[in-house]
Amino acid sequence: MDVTPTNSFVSAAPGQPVLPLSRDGRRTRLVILGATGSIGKSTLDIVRHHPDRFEVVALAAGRRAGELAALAREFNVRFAALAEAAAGEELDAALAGSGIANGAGPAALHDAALHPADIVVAGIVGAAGLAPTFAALQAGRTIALANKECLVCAGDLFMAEARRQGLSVLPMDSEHNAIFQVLESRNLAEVERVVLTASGGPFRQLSLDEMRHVSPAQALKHPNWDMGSRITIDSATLMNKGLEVIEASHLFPLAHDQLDVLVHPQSVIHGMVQYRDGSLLAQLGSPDMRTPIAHCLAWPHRLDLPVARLDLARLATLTFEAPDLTRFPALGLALDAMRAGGGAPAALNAADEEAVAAFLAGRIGFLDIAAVVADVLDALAASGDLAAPESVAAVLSLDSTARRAAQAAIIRRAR
Ligand SMILES: NC(=O)C1=CN([C@@H]2O[C@H](COP(=O)(O)OP(=O)(O)OC[C@H]3O[C@@H](n4cnc5c(N)ncnc54)[C@H](OP(=O)(O)O)[C@@H]3O)[C@@H](O)[C@H]2O)C=CC1
Ligand SMILES: CC(=O)[C@@H](O)[C@H](O)COP(=O)(O)O
Ligand SMILES: [Mn+2]
Repeated sequence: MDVTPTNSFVSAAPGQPVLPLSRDGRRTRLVILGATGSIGKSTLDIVRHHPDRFEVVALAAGRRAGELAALAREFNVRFAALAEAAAGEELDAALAGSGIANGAGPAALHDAALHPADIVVAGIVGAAGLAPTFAALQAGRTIALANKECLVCAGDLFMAEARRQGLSVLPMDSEHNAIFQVLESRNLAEVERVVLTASGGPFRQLSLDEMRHVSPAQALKHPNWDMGSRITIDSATLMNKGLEVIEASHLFPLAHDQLDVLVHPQSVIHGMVQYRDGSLLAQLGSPDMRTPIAHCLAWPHRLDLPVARLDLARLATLTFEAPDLTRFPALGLALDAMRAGGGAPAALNAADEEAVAAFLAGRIGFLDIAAVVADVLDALAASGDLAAPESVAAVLSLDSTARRAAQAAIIRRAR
């Protein structure tokens, strides 16, 4: 009987667990990319609870110098970087007298990603996270992956590099982490399907007509999770779940029709695995990202964590619905892009990033987000631009092409 796990992040490193304390008694060294964001702050909160086990060696963010400098000082890191070159002076001034080395611009971000460490937490939002995270992987780092765009845009390249190096890609995204927890040391050949749950977002019960007029403020009110603005809007359109199915297709190499989405408004069950004998195994927990993040940081061990415990008697009812692709066309677009493969998922993501920003800026309506993405995929398919990118540079070039097409579509649809 073959009991070898076939998903690469499990099989890549048998006997090489990521220990909370290394064998020589060192603390686990962390680099956190996206330190000032929702994932970054939750990660740092875990370090606050376990300063004896983790050492933060480098932090990186986009442009918020003051916030980054405060975190760099609190955790006494060795290096702090901003992606935005123009914010470099402000960062340097904010760190004056601290002795913390710092820099700004793409090269500094790259240096942060490659700072010697045991785990790199990939918490940058969007395709901007791909280059530094991929560089860290190439440099041999274990990646704790929240940035789903790495796999959506470059999943084949990313997982091939992880396999080539025998490295772990630890899934932090709550649904994938749930499935990872349920799958651990099991054989994917025994799996019938995996299920990603979706909250359904704030507009789960609205008609298409009602959704036409929703505001950014309404869309930013996620029913269960406190997250950055892009992923929160993606949750409202269900694009987030579409991106997550694509992400799952790379983490858990199953057939596309073995990847299911189930709307579960309470966000208590995060992911499930249906085995061939009929058993359905689930991971449950409060909607608090510190649990999946801690699972990745300590894997294959567990950390003490003061997150709210589920009180199932008080909750009493968990409910489930099939997703409605008519009212939430973004999910269908993402599933189509996954099936089409090649450059379609990267173009889908780039178009969605642009459309979400335009919606938040009040330039287009909520329903225009999916419409812009559809416009871009149609245009790039017609121009023959959706061939599979063969390098990260080619992915980023396609990303730029898709963003230009999205801007044209946004202008056509602008209010
Ligand atoms: N939040 C959550 O609970 C979950 C998030 N994820 C995924 O994790 C990732 C991060 O999400 P989230 O934390 O919510 O996002 P946030 O918007 O809260 O934070 C984004 C972080 O990325 C930084 N950043 C933005 N642009 C750049 C750039 N060009 N280069 C470098 N850094 C940049 C920001 O820096 P600055 O502050 O300076 O702008 C900030 O630190 C996303 O891929 C998301 O899908 C997955 C599951 C759950
Ligand atoms: C916390 C997390 O992993 C998010 O991706 C979350 O699942 C988003 O909520 P939705 O289920 O509404 O997309
Ligand atoms: Mn998720």
